[in-house]
Amino acid sequence: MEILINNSNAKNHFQDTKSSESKVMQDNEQKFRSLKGSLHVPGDKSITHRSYILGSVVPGVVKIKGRALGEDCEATLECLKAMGAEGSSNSEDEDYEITSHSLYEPSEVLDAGNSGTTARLLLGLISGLNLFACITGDDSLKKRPMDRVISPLAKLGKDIRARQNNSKLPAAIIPVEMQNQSTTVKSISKSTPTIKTQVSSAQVKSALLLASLKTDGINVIESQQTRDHTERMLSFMGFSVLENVMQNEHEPESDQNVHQITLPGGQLSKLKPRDYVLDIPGDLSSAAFLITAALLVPGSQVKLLNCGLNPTRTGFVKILQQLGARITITNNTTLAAEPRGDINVEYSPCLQGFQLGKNLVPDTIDELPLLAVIAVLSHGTTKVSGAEELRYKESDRISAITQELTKLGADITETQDGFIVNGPTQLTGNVVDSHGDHRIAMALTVAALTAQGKTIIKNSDCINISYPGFIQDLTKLGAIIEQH
Ligand SMILES: O=C(O)C1=C[C@@H](OP(=O)(O)O)[C@@H](O)[C@H](O)C1
Ligand SMILES: C=C(OP(=O)(O)O)C(=O)O
Repeated sequence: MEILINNSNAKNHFQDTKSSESKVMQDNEQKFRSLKGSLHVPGDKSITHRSYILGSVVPGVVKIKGRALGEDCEATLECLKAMGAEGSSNSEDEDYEITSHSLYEPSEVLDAGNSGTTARLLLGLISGLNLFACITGDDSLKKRPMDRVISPLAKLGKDIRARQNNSKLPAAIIPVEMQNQSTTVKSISKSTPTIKTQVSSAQVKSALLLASLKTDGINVIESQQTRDHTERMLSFMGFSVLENVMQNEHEPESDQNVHQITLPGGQLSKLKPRDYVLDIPGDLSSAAFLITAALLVPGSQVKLLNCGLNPTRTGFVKILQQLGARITITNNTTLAAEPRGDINVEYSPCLQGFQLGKNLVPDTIDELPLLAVIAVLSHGTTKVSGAEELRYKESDRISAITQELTKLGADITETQDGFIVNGPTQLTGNVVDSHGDHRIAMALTVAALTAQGKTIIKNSDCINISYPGFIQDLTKLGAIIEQH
């Protein structure tokens, strides 16, 4: 599919004037179509994955309300169904009820599709259940690193064999009774094991927690806190999960603390059957595309209802608020252990460039391509560093966003661990490509809404991975977008 956005009549965002600033917004002269209105974005993808996974193992009935319907979460559900999970949806499809909870060895290879979260969390869960299974994925997922979960799981005694020296899918999970005594898997002692993660990744942390649900529990230590949806859902479902912030013993001088999560062992078998209602908030990472569009397209005013505001996910909003973006939050509340609220956004001209380093990367990881778009239209220099993780996503996102924004006229340079942008630049329409990556396709669509002339975004079916209604939602807010 191709997306076409035509702003042929729109005037330059940044007219040269003789004022001291030399480039000043001329709001009333623009003919870009402003975005107006309010809507619900789709349910949170990370929380939906976890609701299917934990819903498939805890006793009782798990009612999931407002789930994400994108292809990534469907991949998780299909894998779990292949292992015996049973459920049904309501007529709108957004609610789902899981009723069966004894997973068994799947008779087919499990296909995680394009979804890193599916593959990594299921490697953890299935090895913890001590079942044999093989997991594969699409061409993009088969290139992404799996050793980040396979190696720490091996320290817990889990035997997973994978292509390219145990680093790439397909992978096979070998239950204990099939393990050859000569393998390098450690036999671990009966006390609660402690694992320090080598990459700041919620997927790695979650794989370890899921692998430990039935066994002796675990202490996971991360040097930077990552999104904590698994911990919150476990607590909500009645597990005891302890969190502790500690000084980094290897760097006592550093003011960066480490984060420890303790899941005491043997809890799953003690849970009493119960009815759970998991009310899933809107996905802030999906909302971020609409937030960015409203900030950058002159005259826009948009309200996004019931968005997730988990503090481990709100880095994007906080940074923009600090830069003076007109974003306010109303109707704050917490349901099913996840904070949420309405996000009100107004067109915000004259944003300033910014510096973003490693400490802010976990909180903003999926929004960094969008921050590149914002930086292009902001005044001054922006530098994003410490973000090499972006190279291991559905595409190499540092390289993809740099290449494609350059085609639209941006002054953006790729660095080894991020990018440098000099702004502001009035973008000009061109033919760009998503690199098969949903977040790049959507970030380019938002950039195209601000570009003079005609932009075509090729290869954009991938939007269905996380936000199938994205173009429809932009259209509801007033954008004119063609799809071919
Ligand atoms: O745990 C999750 O649901 C996710 C964690 C992040 O990945 P990493 O764990 O690789 O940082 C994020 O980029 C991904 O979109 C979803
Ligand atoms: C990186 C992402 O997801 P995953 O790792 O689950 O493929 C994403 O949605 O941006």
